[in-house]
Amino acid sequence: MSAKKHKTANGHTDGDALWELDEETLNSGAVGFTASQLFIKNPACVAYTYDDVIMMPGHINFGLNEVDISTKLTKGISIKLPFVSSPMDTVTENKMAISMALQGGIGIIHSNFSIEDQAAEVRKVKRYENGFITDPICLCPNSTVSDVMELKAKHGYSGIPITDCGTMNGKLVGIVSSRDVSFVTDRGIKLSEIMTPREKLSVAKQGVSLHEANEILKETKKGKLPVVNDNDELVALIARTDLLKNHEYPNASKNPVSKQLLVGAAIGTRPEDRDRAAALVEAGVDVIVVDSSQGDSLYQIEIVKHLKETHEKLQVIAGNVVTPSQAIHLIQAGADGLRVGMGIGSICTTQEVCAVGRAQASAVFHVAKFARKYGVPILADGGIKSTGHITKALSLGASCVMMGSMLAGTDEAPGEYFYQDGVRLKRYRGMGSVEAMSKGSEKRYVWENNSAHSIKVAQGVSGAVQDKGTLETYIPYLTQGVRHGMQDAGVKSLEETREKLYADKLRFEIRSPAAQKEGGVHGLHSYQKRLY
Ligand SMILES: NC(=O)C1=CN([C@@H]2O[C@H](COP(=O)(O)OP(=O)(O)OC[C@H]3O[C@@H](n4cnc5c(N)ncnc54)[C@H](O)[C@@H]3O)[C@@H](O)[C@H]2O)C=CC1
Ligand SMILES: O=c1[nH]c(=O)c2[nH+]cn([C@@H]3O[C@H](COP(=O)(O)O)[C@@H](O)[C@H]3O)c2[nH]1
Ligand SMILES: [K+]
Repeated sequence: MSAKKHKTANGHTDGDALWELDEETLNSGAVGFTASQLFIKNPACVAYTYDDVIMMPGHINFGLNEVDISTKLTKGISIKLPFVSSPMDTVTENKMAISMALQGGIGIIHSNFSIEDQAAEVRKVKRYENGFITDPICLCPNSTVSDVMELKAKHGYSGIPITDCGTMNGKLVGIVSSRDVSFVTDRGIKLSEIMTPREKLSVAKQGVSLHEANEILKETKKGKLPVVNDNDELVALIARTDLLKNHEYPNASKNPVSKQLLVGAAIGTRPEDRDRAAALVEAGVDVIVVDSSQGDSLYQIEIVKHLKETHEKLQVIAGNVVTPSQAIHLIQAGADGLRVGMGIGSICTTQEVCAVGRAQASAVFHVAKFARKYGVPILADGGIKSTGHITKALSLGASCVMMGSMLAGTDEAPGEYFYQDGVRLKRYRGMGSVEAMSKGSEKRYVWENNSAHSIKVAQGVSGAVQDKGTLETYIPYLTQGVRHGMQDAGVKSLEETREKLYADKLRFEIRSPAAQKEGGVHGLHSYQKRLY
């Protein structure tokens, strides 16, 4: 049945067509411009970043909860949330990586570690099981009450497993609880004299489910339940307090076969990084990020090829790149994903020091459009300051965003909080800052030993970011913020976003400097900005 159509007096076509925008309106700029108009037909040769660009609203015919932001990190890895934490030594170690993966994103462990230590971080993520403490602090029978008091003061723990060698994986010989030590006046007394010995302990066997463990704890009314293997060696500990606050993580990023959390790790492009990669693969890493500011180098092409030839199941993210001319070499070498961004991070001084880089919205749009032809997802790395920036990156073709400063102030980031002028802060530094280089990345910036060339040229700074609390609330805030943005733009999923982007159905505009000011908070004497 065809709709009845005839021309009305004012020139409109009656029927369905009346309710569609005519070509003239569409092409006039009245509904904004296509991404190609902004970035490709670009007579002024200007590059743009997130704040320059604003999205036009779309039509909402779905609820917020229907917005699906699941995505691809690489050709072979899908995750529920498009959030990745940066491989930086003030951002991603095992705690951050565990929390990111539990919530549906992924963390990339930095490489400012010895090979062994970086592999150990990967193992900690892989061994993690929700509700199980897989690296409990232990003591040995010869340790003293004073050792327990020290641990309690430092970590707040009271129930400490005692193993024959004083570490996890040793034979379980007892447990010391706060009640065992609280009335002991002689702090030199050995724990073997006061601990509850193995014969009197209720334990669970390796493989126990959380539900079963919970039942045992209820029955025994104890605070801690050791988990042992067939040789009676301690393999985990379950704490009643953890069970009480136990969360479900339906979005967790897991390896579909092993059911372990997904984790990535960074390596460099030096010859020794091949050994590092081998150790990381041995530890179970799912994806390796080849970490360099300018990824289009022979060094990187060779290591990407090597990784893809040597480790069959490994996914490799190469970069960083900001142009298709760089991207093509890495895609050809076998990259499963590309990291985009040069000199645009909050702590980056690369554009200032090296005069090379690109504004991030332009970089993301161009590389994503090109890489899509090869089915290679891209990761918009750096320069993200708000949920709006995330939505813009995803709307310009990125599959995920990588964040440093956004996550460095959370509880899960490495380092302790400190106060400055009454504000609670955490340290955050560039991996090319003098401070980070002197910890480990130094050899990247020193050309020759003992020569006049051996001068370090920093490409990053060291600073601090404000306390953000725990990722347990911050990631849901980011998720919901992005969902709102996508709903306002009238898109229901990230794949639909990209389809509309390339079909010229997503519309944008460039904001003048005054418009950018207008888009922020203005004209107030004072205000408080609470995020959620
Ligand atoms: N995304 C960005 O804009 C930037 C990021 N960073 C971060 O700082 C850290 C260091 O980055 P980069 O300075 O790019 O490190 P890099 O290790 O890639 O490069 C440092 C220097 O070592 C050289 N080099 C690398 N592999 C080599 C090999 N096999 N043989 C001889 N020379 C070799 C490079 O050409 C370069 O001159 C990384 O974590 C990176 O993510 C640093 C600057 C900018
Ligand atoms: O020019 C740079 N010098 C550095 O020292 C440096 N360290 C990290 N990075 C890059 O910045 C990203 C994080 O940026 P954001 O804090 O803006 O999220 C990271 O993900 C990196 O891509 C650096 N860039
Ligand atoms: K910068």
